This record gives sequence, structure tokens and C-alpha cells, in this order.
Amino acid sequence: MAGRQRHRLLLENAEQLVLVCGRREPYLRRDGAAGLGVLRAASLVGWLYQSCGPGRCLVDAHTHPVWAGDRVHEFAMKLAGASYMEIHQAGGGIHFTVEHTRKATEDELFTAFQQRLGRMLRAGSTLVECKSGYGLNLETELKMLRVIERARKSMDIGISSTYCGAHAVPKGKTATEATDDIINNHLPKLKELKLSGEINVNNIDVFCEKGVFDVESTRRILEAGKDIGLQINFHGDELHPMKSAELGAELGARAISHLEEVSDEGIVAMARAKCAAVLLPTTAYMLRLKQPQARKMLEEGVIVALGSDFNPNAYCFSMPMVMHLACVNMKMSMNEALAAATINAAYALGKSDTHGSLEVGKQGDLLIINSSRWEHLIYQFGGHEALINYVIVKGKVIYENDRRI
Ligand SMILES: N=CN[C@@H](CCC(=O)O)C(=O)O
Ligand SMILES: [Zn+2]
Repeated sequence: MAGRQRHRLLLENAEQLVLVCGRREPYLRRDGAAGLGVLRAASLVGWLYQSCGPGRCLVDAHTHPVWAGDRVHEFAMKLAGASYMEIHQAGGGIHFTVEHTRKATEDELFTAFQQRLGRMLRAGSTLVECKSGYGLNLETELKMLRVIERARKSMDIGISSTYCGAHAVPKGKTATEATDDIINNHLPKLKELKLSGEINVNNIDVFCEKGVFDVESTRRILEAGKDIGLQINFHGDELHPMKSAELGAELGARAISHLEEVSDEGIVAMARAKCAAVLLPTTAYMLRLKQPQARKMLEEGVIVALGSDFNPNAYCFSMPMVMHLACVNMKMSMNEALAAATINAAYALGKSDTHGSLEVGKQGDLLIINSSRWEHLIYQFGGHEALINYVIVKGKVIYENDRRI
């Protein structure tokens, strides 16, 4: 322990202590989630770097938090009837954000990102996946990834970083040209920066969608990313059925997000491949899409995780809100939603050995809420600001709520 800072945590007489798992399970399928470990009238002592690590933290498995430019006007357009793809094809949506993000300085992006991470943390997330993808050219993609790396090194919140250079086809290029650019220029540079320790990217992502990257381009990019050691974690089957789930299962993807339009065969393939389904209730709600078939996925044995999808289209930082939407709109039980926002979200990021449950040997991340039953965090939608008393990361209190009631 010499030279290390030691944080001691003592929590006495909690009415409930939600462990999530108790036997170092890497994920919980439907039946496992039904029996979440809950201790009553419990106390807990934790020492960072020692054997007992407290942690029912929330994990956000999908966010786009580094960008510049305001898209509130597009929300108004969507309310007036425009579809996501109509706005995208007219040069708005991701393209609008790319234009502004390219112009922003690294410091400007970092300041906005830091504030967004702070809001996620105050809503209870202690591990968050963060994507690039509003640069599309190498220069701006690297700028975004440097910003993510800077936050990883300077902030308490945990970060899993994702290279998403194939988030859209940049203006002036065809999808094939963009694919070649990524494979021949972007990925070799990422490999070099990883080796030198400058930028340590964890996952590779592609927006596999009609009019964006088709299945063949997606396959080429994901395989090239896997070859340089990145975990495959991509957007698929969102607006059109693309057979993205089948592709992901074949390539050994760790996770696929969205899946509103997944096929029955895709669901079975994902269950077999232990490829997590990251469902994003905010997007389906915002864009009035058909809901992903969470119940069918759970019944077929898919590992279901949740993410906020925070981005300029779906402006939501809160995993408690996401769990609420998953329960009401996707018909998940509260236990399933909690498993999906903790251990399964950690699994989707390849981090369930250290995050996602309150177990001996794991990192000490923990939320303390001001309520007799944990379910209030889901039930009181939009109420997490008053409910969350403390957010603890690695055994250290990093947020104390002075506005609680
Ligand atoms: N679908 C693709 N990407 C994002 C939206 C990004 C944006 O509109 O800026 C999503 O996951 O919802
Ligand atoms: Zn996304």
C-alpha cells in the first residue's frame, strides 16, 4: 500500500444494500436478473485496493458526449414531423454537429465534455462509454479522442472510449472512400498512438444503416478495428433491418446498440455469441421509433444492457430516466433494468470484472440514495436529483448532494 492513497468507507445500517451479483457473474440473463442480491439492514466497510469493494454503481453503455453546436432547432423540426434521416440527408443531424465540432478548439470541447460528465455523474453514472464520431476526418477524430483521454486522466468518473470515425459518410466522399480512409489512415494512426501510450481507445464503432455504412463496409471496418485490438461495439438495425445482429455475432462483437429492427435470427445469433444488446430507450422515445423487442431478447437469452445515448439528438444524461423508459416502453422489469444498467452495461464494455456489482475484489463504486427501497430510483421518473445523496467512486465520495430533501 506504500505510496498509494487509501480511502476508507463506512456505511452503517443501510435499509437495503443492492449487490446486483454475488458470485462474480460476468453478466445476468433474464433468470439471473430476477434474483438480484439485496441485503437488508446492512453495513459495509470498504478500503480501496483491499479486498472489499462496494459498488452498485450505474454504468452508461452508450454516449456521444464530445461535440459543439446546438441542435435544439432540430428537435422542433422533428416535433413538426421531420424524420431523423430526412434531417441527416438534408445535411443536418450528425453533419451539423461535425461542422461545429471541426471548428471548436480542443479546450472548448473539453470544457463542454467535462460539464456533461459532471451531469452524468450526478445522475449516478460512474462508468461511461464515450464515442468520437463528430470529426469523420482524422484530425478531428483524434482531437475528440484526445479530449476523452484527458478526461479519463483528470476526472474520477470511469471512461471506456470508442473510435466512431464511421458515424456518417463525410460530405464529399462515398461510403467506400470513407471506409478506405478509415482502414488505411485512421486505424494505423490509432494503433501507433496506442503503442506510444498517447491515446488508449477501447472500442470500435460503425453506424451500420441504410444510406450510411452498409453491411460490407461495416464488416471491413470492424474487422480492421479488431485486428488492432479494439472491441467491436457498433450501431446496428436501428432504422432499417440490416442484419447487423447476424454480422456482429459472426465477428465476435462485444455489443451492438439500438436493434429496433433486429431480425428473429439476429436475436438468436446474439444470444449464442454472448453479444450484448445495448438498448437505448431515449432514442426510440425521442424519434418515436418502434421499441426494440427487449422481452423477446430476454426470453431468448440475450444479455441486455442499457445506455443513455446522450447526443445532440437525444439529450438525456440520466440512467435512472433510461431505466424508467426501459420498464414502461420496453416492458422490462425493474430488476432487469437495474441489471442492464449495471453488470450488463459493464459487460458490454468488457469491464464486468471490475465494475457493475457490489462484490469483493471489484472497484468501489457506489450510490447512496435517500429512500427505503432502491426501486424509487426508477419509479420517481426525473426525480433522481433529489434521491441521490452520494456518489462514490473507488471508495471515495466524489459527489455529495446538498439539494436533497
Ligand atoms: N444513430 C446514430 N448515432 C446517434 C445519433 C447521433 C446524432 O444524431 O448526433 C445515436 O446513436 O442515436
Ligand atoms: Zn449512438
